[in-house]
Amino acid sequence: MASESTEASASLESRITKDDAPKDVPEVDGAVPVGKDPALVETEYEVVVKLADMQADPNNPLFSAKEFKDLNLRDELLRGIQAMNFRKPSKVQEKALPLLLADPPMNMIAQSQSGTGKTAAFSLNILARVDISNPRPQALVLAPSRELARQILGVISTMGQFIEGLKTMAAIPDPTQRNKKFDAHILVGTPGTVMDMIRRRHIDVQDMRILVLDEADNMLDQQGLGEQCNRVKTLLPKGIQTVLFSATFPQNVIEYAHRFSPKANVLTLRHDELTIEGIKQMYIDCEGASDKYATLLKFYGLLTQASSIIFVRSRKTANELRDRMVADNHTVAVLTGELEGHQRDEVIDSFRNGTAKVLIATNVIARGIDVESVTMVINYVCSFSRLQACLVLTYVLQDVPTDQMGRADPETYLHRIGRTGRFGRVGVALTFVHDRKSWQALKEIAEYFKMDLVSVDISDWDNVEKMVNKIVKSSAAGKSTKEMTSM
Ligand SMILES: Nc1ncnc2c1ncn2[C@@H]1O[C@H](COP(=O)(O)OP(=O)(O)OP(=O)(O)O)[C@@H](O)[C@H]1O
Repeated sequence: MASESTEASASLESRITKDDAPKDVPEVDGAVPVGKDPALVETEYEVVVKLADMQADPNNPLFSAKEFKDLNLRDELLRGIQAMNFRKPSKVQEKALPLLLADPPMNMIAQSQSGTGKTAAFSLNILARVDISNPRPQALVLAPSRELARQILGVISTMGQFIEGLKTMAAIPDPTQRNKKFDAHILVGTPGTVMDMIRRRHIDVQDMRILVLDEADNMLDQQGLGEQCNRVKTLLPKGIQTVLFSATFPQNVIEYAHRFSPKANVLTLRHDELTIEGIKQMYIDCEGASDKYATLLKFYGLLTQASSIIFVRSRKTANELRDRMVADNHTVAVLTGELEGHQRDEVIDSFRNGTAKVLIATNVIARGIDVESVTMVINYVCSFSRLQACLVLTYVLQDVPTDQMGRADPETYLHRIGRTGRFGRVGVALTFVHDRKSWQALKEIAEYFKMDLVSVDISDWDNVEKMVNKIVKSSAAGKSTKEMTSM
């Protein structure tokens, strides 16, 4: 990830291989053994740590934290971690936390696969540093969508639930609260609203000490968002700790990331280490429009057994697909940027609590959204009006994601499929291809990540059902073992 020309990459580099993680990643068609915490199911991969400080000693025990208690965290925070059933740090937490928590604070640019606990890593750093006796905002997290901002706020509030007097607030578009003052220690928001609130002096920034960009590559890469993030940063005190996290940092963003977060410690992964082994990636070769839609409908029964997302390219497509599925007597929810904020909140909340089982969504929630029950991602391309969708059943279905120029978009693919297979759980990503172009795009994505794609033979539907049922069972077993650990 790091550019060789950057200050950080010129610094000490050490390769750390995790050799103590269990190697027995369950086959996707096998249940997670009872009594085994899915949180321990980790694939083997290398995290490259590049330290900005040449003097830092990678042999120092604090360089890597095997236990949360090694981090000298306040007691209330350890209780919060325990209440969340986090037994030990994930690999990114193990590597990032000692560096994040070091004094004086240092910047960080960190990459880790989807669903590996990046949110908890930056949240812990914030909660460890916040001074409760000072009522002014001290930490700001920016996220690309209101859904993700609300989710992060939930993680921070839960983790900090035992810290007496802690106040957290969301700074997301809300027309009913335009004159609200943001009197909280920690703020989580979207860049436009935060910028507006700082300018209108509703957010007091003078004691702000930490700025986090989640999904940082996305935030810095998109013209509007990137400018807003930059402006927000210029409105904050100089020299604050700047932390950038994402599963992806394409080369074109990395230099900008280093300018945004200078002298950062850097955690990176190679392309071929980015996909999660627990997510079985498959594709369906469809013959034409009616075949695709019929196949999608066939999956509907399976999708409703848990929770599923169908990712589509545009709002128009989302609405068309919903209308068509509703006309065929199927219940689906839709989440796109055209909804009002409160409507978006209602839809995502009903998906989270399981009331809505099948969600059709645009890329607005392709990143970061963490819903435990998502087991399968389906990338679905339908040529009726070029319908492109991605279903999730505790699944994700999607089209083959392409950028605005029609080129394969590996980052979006990775983030979409990452809505399933969270934290060592198993999941399936199913992509529908329908023509040469979509096939070519999927092939390019597979080559980029050096991954194998498996074809699903839907002529043998019994087999498909059997496979999916096994996945659902595995996921359910994972969930119950996690619950068992809290008893
Ligand atoms: N140490 C831990 N032990 C057990 N579960 C954990 C731990 N850390 C995080 N989790 C859980 O793992 C799931 C995924 O975490 P999180 O959402 O932080 O992933 P992420 O890396 O930010 O993913 P994405 O790249 O999709 O944004 C969450 O449900 C979270 O509660």
